[in-house]
Amino acid sequence: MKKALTIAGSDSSGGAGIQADLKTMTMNGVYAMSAITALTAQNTTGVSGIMEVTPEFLSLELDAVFTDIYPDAVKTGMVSSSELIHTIVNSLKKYHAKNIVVDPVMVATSGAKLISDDAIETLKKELLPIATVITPNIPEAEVLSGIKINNEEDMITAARIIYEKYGCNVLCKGGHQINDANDLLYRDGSYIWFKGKRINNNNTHGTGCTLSSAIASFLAREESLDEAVKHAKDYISKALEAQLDLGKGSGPLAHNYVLFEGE
Ligand SMILES: Nc1ncnc2c1ncn2[C@@H]1O[C@H](COP(=O)(O)OP(=O)(O)OP(=O)(O)O)[C@@H](O)[C@H]1O
Ligand SMILES: Cc1ncc(CO)c(N)n1
Repeated sequence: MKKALTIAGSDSSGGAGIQADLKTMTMNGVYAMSAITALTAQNTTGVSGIMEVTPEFLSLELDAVFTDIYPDAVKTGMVSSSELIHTIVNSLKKYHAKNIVVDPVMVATSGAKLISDDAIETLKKELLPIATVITPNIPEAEVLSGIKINNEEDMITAARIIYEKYGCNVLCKGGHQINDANDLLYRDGSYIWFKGKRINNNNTHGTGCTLSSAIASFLAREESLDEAVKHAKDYISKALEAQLDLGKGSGPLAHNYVLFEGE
């Protein structure tokens, strides 16, 4: 069986972060492992606390994983400080990690800030250049490219700027756009659209985490980047279509939608 690792924060409500990643990887046929960067006290209405692990502890977690069950793909999610990003980059280089999917998490669906300003600089300088693909949403792509995104043309321009500046492939997600949920993949100097119908569901807690770990799962299974993105988009669409409705705010996705009968 292929193996995948998520390096991310824990979400006590189970909808985003590590918990979303483990569910997604398991549902998509890979063995899932985790290195936790922080605990969050969080539910569908917001984040009430964050407790980071120390860089030394994160380094031990990564050593433990890489020296025993070597992952075929790695996904990174919430990493809130520069020190933790340094630690991750050092370990990924030391162990020659492959198929690195970086979700540049900045703000939770509920609005909470999940990264410090200096960490955004470290992310740009150190983590993006070693990524196979990065998966910004529109606000994140605006921060990384330095341009305002108002339409699909702007998505292409922003993705190209990021690709040229940091040397990584870019999947710019359209989930925050007004129109259809179309995602743009800028890779190897050209682009391709992954078109999706906007599903009428406000329960989108963890959509970004889910998409990036699904891509990591399919890359671990030796699919090409285009195939992996296509299959990840199919997965997120089905999970949204199941219309699970939990909690008082923006609720989590139905990963086991095959079993879910709408109760
Ligand atoms: N209402 C929707 N209908 C269909 N697809 C959607 C919808 N909302 C989001 N998506 C899809 O979900 C994926 C994640 O996109 P999104 O832009 O929501 O990520 P994100 O903002 O990083 O997520 P998060 O809210 O977890 O931070 C993309 O493939 C996007 O197109
Ligand atoms: C732990 C964690 N990671 C990522 C996100 C982004 O959705 C979140 N809300 N919580």
